[in-house]
Amino acid sequence: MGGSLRGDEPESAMPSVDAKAGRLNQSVCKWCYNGMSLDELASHAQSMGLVGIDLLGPADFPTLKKHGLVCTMVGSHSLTNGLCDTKYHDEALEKMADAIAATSAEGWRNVICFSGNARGIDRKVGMKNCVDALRKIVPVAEAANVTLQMELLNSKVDHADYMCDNSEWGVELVKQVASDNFKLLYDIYHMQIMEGDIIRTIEKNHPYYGHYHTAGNPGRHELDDTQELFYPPIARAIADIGYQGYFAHEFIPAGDPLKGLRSAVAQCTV
Ligand SMILES: O=C(O)C(=O)CO
Repeated sequence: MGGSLRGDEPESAMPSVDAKAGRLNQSVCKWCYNGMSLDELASHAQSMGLVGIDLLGPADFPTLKKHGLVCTMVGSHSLTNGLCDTKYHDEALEKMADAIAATSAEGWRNVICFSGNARGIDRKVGMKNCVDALRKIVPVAEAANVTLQMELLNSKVDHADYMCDNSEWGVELVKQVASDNFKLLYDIYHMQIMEGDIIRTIEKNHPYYGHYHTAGNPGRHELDDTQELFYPPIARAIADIGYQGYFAHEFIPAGDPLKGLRSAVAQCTV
């Protein structure tokens, strides 16, 4: 690990980083860099050794390819209007099918999906509704060699009423769907808020987790020493498992965005 934990040195003092020197395929989420064009972020990502950028759509693919990057997680349907509520199935399934087709056409791997908000729906009923929807779309994903990944999000701070807010519920859903093409996106920040015990949980549940997101907690900012998560051993535990998927940074920079990203990449180059 060559990175500063504070990420607040002058640019000239920052060590150069090359994520490709480590075992994790690192990526970054575009929405955290709204002040920067995709072209600019892609250029920096490429120079830091990242393999791609998360949460984009087909209109962004040419820019990624220009920089030799992939879309490590393709967007699909609404986060709040999701699969736990049958009212949103038609719309979500159509968007997921479109995203699977676009992802597969590039030979890429991942499409995101969400449980959505409960709106009074019981967790058991919500699980059955998710299973019913996923059983319709998973064969499409299997044929396309794409994995659907349902994100685990916190319902305490950022996404009140979101149903897939803990590993136990999410893992049970993956077991019921029973396809290698449906997994969970384990967001380390969100799950630190909901359940903590990050490394042990990853070691226990890793076959069910197909993608990871990072951020500091509390605050969802840089992976620095103002927050409580220590990322080098978390990254090492994921790499030690032999994880071959993507590991995407998803923190909202409070300071210089590129310094924060460079520091995060360095800490997770393990
Ligand atoms: O919207 C969020 O909070 C997310 O983590 C999306 O990946």
